[in-house]
Amino acid sequence: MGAGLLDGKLLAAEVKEDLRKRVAALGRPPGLGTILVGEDPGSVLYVGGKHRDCREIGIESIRVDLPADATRADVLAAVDRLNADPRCTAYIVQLPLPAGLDEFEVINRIDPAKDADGLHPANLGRLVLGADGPLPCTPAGIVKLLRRYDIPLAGARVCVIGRGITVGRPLGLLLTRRSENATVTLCHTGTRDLAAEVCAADIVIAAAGVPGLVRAELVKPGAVLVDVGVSRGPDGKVAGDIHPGAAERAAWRSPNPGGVGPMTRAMLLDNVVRAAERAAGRGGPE
Ligand SMILES: Nc1nc(=O)c2c([nH]1)NC[C@@H]1CN(c3ccc(C(=O)N[C@@H](CCC(=O)O)C(=O)O)cc3)C=[N+]21
Repeated sequence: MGAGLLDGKLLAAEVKEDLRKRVAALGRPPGLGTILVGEDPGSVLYVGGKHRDCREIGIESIRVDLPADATRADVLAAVDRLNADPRCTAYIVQLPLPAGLDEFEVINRIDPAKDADGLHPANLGRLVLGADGPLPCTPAGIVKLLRRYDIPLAGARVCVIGRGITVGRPLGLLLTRRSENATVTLCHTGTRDLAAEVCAADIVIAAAGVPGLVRAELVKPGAVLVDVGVSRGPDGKVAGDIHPGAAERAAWRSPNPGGVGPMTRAMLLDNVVRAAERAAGRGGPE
């Protein structure tokens, strides 16, 4: 018996179809900006994918590529330009930035109303407070995926592995909202007994960036597995954080690729369309 698939690729296509209609209803097309510093092959690939997504749903895109040796002033100037550019509804600064650049300083400079990643401190503060605002894309995509497959969250024990600002930390905040009502254990490199935490979990969400970290024998039979890992093996293929053998014990699992990645991209588009709707004085759904 294998696990059912949490098909992120399929759900992302559904989300994009809905967004395409909302974009058409706006009259003026929204614009997504990206700032990429350097030539990390993974980042170049992801940014390219985001621009392709935009074309598919009628969003314009503004691409700013800076060399790996761009200075602090160069990057801040690019941020200031997109803040001021009326064609740019919302944008992202692709992370990680090259060593030596202060990510917090750069993110802090983004106009919070144009923050497509939901990572500006004002928007993370809104998330903590439970106020409306853009949500970090990967956590929002994971919750949407779990909801689409009716995975029970209320009262569930969720083990989140990783405390990064893009995934683990905000995911804990989302899943513990009253509307989700999960009980979250946020695990990290200082966790004394990760195996015990995984064993006890109804849902395991692995975002540590350590290939095969969640071993098959740790998984509770019938658990739900969500793999956020985007490491690459020597063959260039995605190597997830969850060992492939764990699929046998699970009730549901997200494929990787084809799970969390496409949902992350779909929720980025959702943040852009919502920002455009807000700017047009129209609230989005929910
Ligand atoms: N400011 C910022 N925002 C981000 O959202 C952000 C970032 N920086 N830095 C890097 C990570 C990584 N990330 C991915 C998005 C989509 C896929 C994706 O769509 N992957 C496909 C293809 C995988 C493949 O085969 O290469 C899949 O999972 O099916 C993967 C990874 C967004 N990130």
